[in-house]
Amino acid sequence: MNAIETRGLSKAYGGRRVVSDFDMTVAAGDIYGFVGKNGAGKSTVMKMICGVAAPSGGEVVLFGGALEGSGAGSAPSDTGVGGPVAGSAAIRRIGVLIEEPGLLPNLSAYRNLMAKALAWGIVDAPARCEEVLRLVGLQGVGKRKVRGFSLGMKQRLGLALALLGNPDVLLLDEPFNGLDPEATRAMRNLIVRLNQTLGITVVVSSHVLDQLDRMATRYGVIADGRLVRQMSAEEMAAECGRSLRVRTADTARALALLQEAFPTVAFRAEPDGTLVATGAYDAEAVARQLQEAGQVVLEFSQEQRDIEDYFVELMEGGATHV
Ligand SMILES: Nc1ncnc2c1ncn2[C@@H]1O[C@H](COP(=O)(O)OP(=O)(O)OP(=O)(O)O)[C@@H](O)[C@H]1O
Repeated sequence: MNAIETRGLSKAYGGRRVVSDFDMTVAAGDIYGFVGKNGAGKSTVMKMICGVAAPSGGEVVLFGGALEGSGAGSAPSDTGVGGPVAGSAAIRRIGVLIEEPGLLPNLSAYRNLMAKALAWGIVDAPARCEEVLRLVGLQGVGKRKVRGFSLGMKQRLGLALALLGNPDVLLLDEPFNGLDPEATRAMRNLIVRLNQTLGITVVVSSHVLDQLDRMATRYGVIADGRLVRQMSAEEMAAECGRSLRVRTADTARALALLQEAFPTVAFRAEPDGTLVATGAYDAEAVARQLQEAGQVVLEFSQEQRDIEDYFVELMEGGATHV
């Protein structure tokens, strides 16, 4: 089942469109890396998904049920966990860390959590607060006032707040912002653990692409409010993960030979006669094939394409091929 679908979602502020025809699909269990330049519209999309901002058009479908007030789609009734869930029932299944988590600096971490838990009417609030502190690794500092917390600790407390309602989905907007490498790694490990042990679906926007690369199972790329590309981690790896460069004495012959031997692999010839293979190729098999055909190999190397270059190209290219 899809945890989140947006259908033709759009948003305008004062007549200016900032999100247009946005069709995003997040499957249950995904860690969805949401990538885009500053001002591309990531936060706005996330705010519409969690109901903080009202769409100007289109709809948000959570767990198969349309979100109330998010377009013309009919709202099926709440059939419980696993079934379609509409409106406010679906919203309650989403935990959000967007912008500042609104922490009260003079209260302890535990008191901050309790204030929210009581306001939201969470059952057995003290136990739940202890549990989420444990989940984010702050159990030892629950009694300390938040004003003495590092940024990394504050972000983890923000995540604990998002987890209070026991959500199925977490929306995390730039959770690594301002964190040093160690805190970044701790936050990344925490997100992966929440996904793998509790099965929480995560949408995470970030400029820190190498962090996304280590955890995302799926990607969405947004440019100027439009979804320019959505792909699985495997597709991304195939496109930018690595490429094979081969130069032989007879480019045309080698190209024909390899295209025939490996019909599923994309080979192209560069102007200098180098053949480049991308996607799911087997370098050893390619080398063997050339050798068996008696081709004189002048160069044979593999390259790793930089993930940042790849995403920058997508964000700037703007070609829509979802
Ligand atoms: N409340 C608002 N009123 C008017 N314009 C807004 C409002 N919120 C966002 N915008 C505009 O909408 C566009 C998208 O903003 P948004 O914050 O969604 O981008 P973003 O991709 O999250 O950027 P960043 O990475 O900088 O957080 C921007 O041009 C922004 O100025």
